[in-house]
Amino acid sequence: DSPYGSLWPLPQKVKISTVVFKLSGASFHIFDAKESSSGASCRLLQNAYRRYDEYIFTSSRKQGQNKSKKALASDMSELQVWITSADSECDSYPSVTSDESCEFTGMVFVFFHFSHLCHVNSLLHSTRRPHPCLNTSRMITEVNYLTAMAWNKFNVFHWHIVDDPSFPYLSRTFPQLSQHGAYHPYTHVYTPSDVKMIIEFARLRGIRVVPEFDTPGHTQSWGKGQKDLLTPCYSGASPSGSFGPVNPMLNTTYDFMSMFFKEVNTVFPDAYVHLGGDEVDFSCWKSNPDIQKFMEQQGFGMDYSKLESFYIQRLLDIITTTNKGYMIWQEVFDNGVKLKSDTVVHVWMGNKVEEELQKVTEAGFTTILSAPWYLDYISYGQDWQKFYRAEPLSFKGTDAQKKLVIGGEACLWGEYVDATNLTPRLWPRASAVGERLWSDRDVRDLNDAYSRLAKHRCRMVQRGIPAEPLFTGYCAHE
Ligand SMILES: CC(=O)N[C@H]1NC[C@H](CO)[C@H](O)[C@@H]1O
Repeated sequence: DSPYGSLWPLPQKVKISTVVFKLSGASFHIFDAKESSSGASCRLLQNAYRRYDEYIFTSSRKQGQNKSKKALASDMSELQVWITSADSECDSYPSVTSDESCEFTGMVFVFFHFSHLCHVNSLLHSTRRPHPCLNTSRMITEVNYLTAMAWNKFNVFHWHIVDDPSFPYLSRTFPQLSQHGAYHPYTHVYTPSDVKMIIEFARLRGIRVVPEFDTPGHTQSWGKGQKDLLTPCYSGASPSGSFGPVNPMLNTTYDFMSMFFKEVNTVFPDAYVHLGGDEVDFSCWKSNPDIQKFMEQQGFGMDYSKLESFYIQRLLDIITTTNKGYMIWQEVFDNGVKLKSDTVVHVWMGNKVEEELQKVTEAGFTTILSAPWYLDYISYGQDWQKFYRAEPLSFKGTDAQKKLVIGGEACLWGEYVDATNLTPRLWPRASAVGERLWSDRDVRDLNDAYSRLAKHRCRMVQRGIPAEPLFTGYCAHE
């Protein structure tokens, strides 16, 4: 058993005391300390108090206890929240510079007979910035993953919202994209109000929503609703009827992208947008006679990565006019595209990861690491330990280079995932990534982690998130 009980992720500093108070739902409540810089008008905080009151007392209230019983003198009756940071972000959005550190002295333990004991501990949490990516083009799903993300201290939802199989994003400017590109034009789309709801649901939990509209590859579904956007592939001298990446030689392509990303800029408040740029297959471009002529005119010879860079470069120029920062998958950097200095390079490929981190940070770019944390790759056994053991900063580099790795991201791609298996496939495996990225680098004892994670997983199950088991055993609340 771990001395830290079910704490997950492990805070930077923990002191468990033997002093224990009893909580009773009858009298206990969470409220703002009078010195706090945020109070009753801060919806974000009041919303959190209500949520945590539910988490703490729901299980016992279901047993019909608490509210009726009168409070005893020994009960702890209040938890005061004292916000010290001047910018409480009550009505704004979390950002890459948000201060997420916190220090508190209270941990509620729910015992099986549903009384509540509160250990007076001091915990100091500060983040090493985890954030998970989810790909919804291949699946449509509800938002309880955002709830579970907050419990695991994930602070960014990277929403890979469209891809080859479907275009569920309902664009006001180009409604035909989902009309023709979604699996179904009204049961399998994210309407503007769905998107707004997801962004607000995430904001209230301190989670940023970074959308990804991946081009020029992974765009088959775009072509269903937008004529001439994709490159027609040829077999011999005539079009084959199939299409490839976005057509980089037409001005209409950039007119479209400019209008589309202007809309994206207004719909998604985050300072960053992810532009993709991964896995561009050149074969279609090579087969098209107009593209071949264009390559000659541009002096690209037979190097199609130059054509990809030409496209990405013009796309980045478009995004720069929307004053958003951008993230791109590592191939864009590997292909030598000229990037703005604040570009975030997203390292995902499984080979030579440390070499890639070394190169990207040496070039001075901030970096997000996903390569060790592709949760869509499943295997028999406790693979959470593999995710837990990965250390993002073990590559060769100066301290300045290490600081450029601003975070990591667990990815769950949707080829074999939909609403039926998203949650158990995501949790608690992603929780292992959460602790790796949140806790100190030397928090690595697998036995201690197992003991805490098994309990943390049961807490998620008890709160209604069907997180899969780590190994044999059962949850105390069952
Ligand atoms: C950046 C990236 O990961 N691109 C592709 N790579 C393989 C993934 C499945 O593991 C997905 O197919 C994804 O679209």
